[in-house]
Amino acid sequence: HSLRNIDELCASIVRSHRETSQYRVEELQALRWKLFSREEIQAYQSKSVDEMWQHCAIRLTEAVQYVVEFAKHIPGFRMLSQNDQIALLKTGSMEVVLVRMSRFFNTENNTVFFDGKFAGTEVFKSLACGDLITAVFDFAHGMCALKLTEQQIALFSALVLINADRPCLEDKGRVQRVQRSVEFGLTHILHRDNQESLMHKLYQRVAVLRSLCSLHMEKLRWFSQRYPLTAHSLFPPLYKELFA
Ligand SMILES: CCS(=O)(=O)c1ccc(CC(=O)Nc2nc(-c3ccccc3)c(C(=O)c3ccccc3CC(C)C)s2)cc1
Repeated sequence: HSLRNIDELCASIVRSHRETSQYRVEELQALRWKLFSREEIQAYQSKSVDEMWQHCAIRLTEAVQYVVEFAKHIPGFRMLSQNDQIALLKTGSMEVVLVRMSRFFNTENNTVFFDGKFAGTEVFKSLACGDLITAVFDFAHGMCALKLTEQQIALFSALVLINADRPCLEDKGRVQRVQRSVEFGLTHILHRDNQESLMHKLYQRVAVLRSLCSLHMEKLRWFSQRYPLTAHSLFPPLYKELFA
């Protein structure tokens, strides 16, 4: 890679992250202290399990759609076969959503952006999966502690997505080449920011992401068994395609 290449690669990934980020950091900074009232929290907590799951699945699917757009603009992603693109999105899109969401986590009052305001864990009580919720909040805390810049988040998100170790890839070699160029881009950005020490911390975050996403799948399996009608006919098709 000549430096020019790497700078172009980083610039296009950062641009794509910015254009597909759904909400801007400055936009949500202004909302950080917009919390749900007691009545609004009561309303969420009085939703049935399947109602709240459906509500969240719709929100999550919306966030995933922006990640699909992000992926399409990562140099090299579109050269992969359709099946490999789907395989990478199937396992990586939730991970990127979690990385993105952790930008809008308020560590001072332990709230996450949800439905236009900032919500504490109590808002998600009726999902009946407290361990998943706690794990998502803990992950977001861990990500905030790293104080990543938007550029670092953009390259890290691309690296989370382009992973040659994902199961059932047709052309692992090709994915490896794209993955290596993105790795090179992230190393370049961290070197430029004089923060090489972040690299191994980011790989530790990837391991937490893996376990978090398998917990999400486990809860979804539990939910689909208990509420087959909601899961099969009321969840967004993309959510079922990617996670079920
Ligand atoms: C991702 C792009 S973004 O611009 O950063 C953005 C864009 C849009 C938003 C608003 C938003 O949709 N927030 C959601 N919050 C949570 C949530 C929920 C429980 C704890 C913590 C956050 C959503 C979920 O549905 C979720 C997320 C992770 C794991 C599990 C679930 C619930 C399961 C049952 C589907 S959706 C936030 C941030």
